Amino acid sequence: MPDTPQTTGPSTPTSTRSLRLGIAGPVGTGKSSLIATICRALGDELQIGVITNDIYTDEDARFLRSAGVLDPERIRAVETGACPHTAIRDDITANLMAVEELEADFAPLELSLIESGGDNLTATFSPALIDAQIFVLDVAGGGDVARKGGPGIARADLLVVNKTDLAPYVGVDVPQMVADATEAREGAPVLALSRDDAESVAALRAWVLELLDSHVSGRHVPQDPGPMAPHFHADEDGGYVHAHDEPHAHDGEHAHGHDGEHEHGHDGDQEHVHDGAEGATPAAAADHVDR
Ligand SMILES: Nc1nc2c(ncn2[C@@H]2O[C@H](COP(=O)(O)OP(=O)(O)OP(=O)(O)O)[C@@H](O)[C@H]2O)c(=O)[nH]1
Repeated sequence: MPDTPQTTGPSTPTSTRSLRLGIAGPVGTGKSSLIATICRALGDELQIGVITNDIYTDEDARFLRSAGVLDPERIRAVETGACPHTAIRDDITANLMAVEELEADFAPLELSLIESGGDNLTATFSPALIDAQIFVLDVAGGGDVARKGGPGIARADLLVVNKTDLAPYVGVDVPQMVADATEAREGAPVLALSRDDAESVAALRAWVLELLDSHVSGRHVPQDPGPMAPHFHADEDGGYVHAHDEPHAHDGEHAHGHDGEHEHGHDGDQEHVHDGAEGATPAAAADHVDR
């Protein structure tokens, strides 16, 4: 009986792709602090990198670097120059380039945490940028916020009700807020968190590790919480309401939608397609402001 021939096919390419976890939520709810908490809880056992988004500064990146939770080189800032949702949903180019550079520089990176700038209840990440997302509320925003819904509250992979240590001071019933959130999410996970409460931090750590395990094993399927709800943009004429799932015009130059492929020109005579990660154009987020 002849020996079984050895197969000498092409070697398996080494993937440098990390689990990309987005953190979104209204201004000041504790997104940077939550990232610091994750880095403290997992930084010794996982290769972690962080991308922050601010409109005009690198404030959040500087906060995280000064917190000493990670090698400062592993914390990169994207200055969006525009509404935060623009850079995490509409034109993700700057963030995608930043996370790919981070993954290349620190390969093999296991976990990339991408923090959105503080926005409103309607902002969510594009699934072309991240694999999973956490939406962060805090008790100081009021116990009824969880009932207000929106794509992040309803369909993010995890909803965090943050700063529970402040609940007695702002008159919020945390179990009730968690119950309201769980109902709004039809049973999807809700975590009541305080960075000073070891038990809740352990639950956050376990959630991230379980997600990483299902990502590595190929069981995790990224979900899109859905496009932004119609919202208001102020301008010199008093502002207007628009939706991101309907075509609209910028300065009369072009019209496009935000929930899939679309074509538009940036100088009035060229057309190109945005179709997610591969097809995203280098049109700067700053040039892409909804007015
Ligand atoms: N009491 C308490 N305060 C917290 C907790 N987490 C964050 N904070 C405070 O909440 C404030 C806002 O926290 P950040 O982490 O900067 O919030 P953010 O969502 O990143 O803010 P933006 O990037 O400006 O939207 C800071 O003063 C934090 O110290 C917490 O668990 N308990």
